[in-house]
Amino acid sequence: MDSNQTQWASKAWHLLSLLRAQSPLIQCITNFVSMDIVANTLLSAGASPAMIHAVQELPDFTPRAAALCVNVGTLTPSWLPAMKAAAQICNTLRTPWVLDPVAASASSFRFEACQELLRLRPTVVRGNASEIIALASAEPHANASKGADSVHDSMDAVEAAKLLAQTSGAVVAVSGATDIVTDGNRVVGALNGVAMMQKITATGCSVTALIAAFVAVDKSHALDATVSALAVFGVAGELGMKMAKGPASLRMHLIDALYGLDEAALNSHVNITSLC
Ligand SMILES: Nc1ncnc2c1ncn2[C@@H]1O[C@H](COP(=O)(O)OP(=O)(O)O)[C@@H](O)[C@H]1O
Ligand SMILES: Cc1ncsc1CCOP(=O)(O)O
Ligand SMILES: [Mg+2]
Repeated sequence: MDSNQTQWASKAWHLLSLLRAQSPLIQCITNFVSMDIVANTLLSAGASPAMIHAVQELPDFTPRAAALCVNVGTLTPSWLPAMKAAAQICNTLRTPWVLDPVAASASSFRFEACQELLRLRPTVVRGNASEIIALASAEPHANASKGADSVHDSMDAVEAAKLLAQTSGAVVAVSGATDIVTDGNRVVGALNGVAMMQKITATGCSVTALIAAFVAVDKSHALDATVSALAVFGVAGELGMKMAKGPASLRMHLIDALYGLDEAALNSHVNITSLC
């Protein structure tokens, strides 16, 4: 293993250990499809999830969270004010918050909502390639995605991700066969994971929430925390796949593998490379 890989594996292990020790409270304003698997992903990694989205609760609750995850997957007009208010509280308190722009180009309403959220300066944006390409453009394109699923490879979105990072100020992550993470300058690729993860709904939502948990324990290094979270989730997918028979059992084994992940497994599986 080259020394760079050793350093990334050791960073990922350090952050996962911190997460397990600190068990940060992660507020999730997420879609109905994802609530269960997102909460279980966070719990198995060692974080403490809470799916709280009533606008009336935010002044009391959001200041207690170590990070916020906002996911527009089942967006309705009544949810958007809570997403924006929670993001604003986080900004005031310098609490990191992460945006998942599910199906960003599905409609003008959703695209505009994502743009409004982007203007509230998320710490990290994580989407699939089609979502990041859509967000980096000036307007939604009807053929830019197939709902929540990507029609592009992650490598097709490198330039869009860099542009989005530069214009939004966020670290931008594009998931796929190679997970790409950029701050607009550095570009890092995480090659962990298995293709079957795409066949489980809300694995993308889950890794976005895991990114929020990693950023919560390393606020000043959002890019490194994001790369580490993606690699850790991908390694859990690889280990889970050894026991899985299909998507349903992979869902279970991935969560078990994430819970049981140790330093030796990360040292031998983490596959991260600098792309520029
Ligand atoms: N072809 C692939 N090979 C390996 N891992 C993948 C592949 N496609 C997606 N993943 C992994 O699956 C998870 C969800 O990513 P993705 O399917 O791109 O998100 P979304 O569900 O938002 O479309 C990520 O952890 C990603 O690394
Ligand atoms: C299928 C679906 N429809 C609205 S939200 C959602 C879940 C999307 O999850 P992910 O982006 O992680 O695949
Ligand atoms: Mg998604």
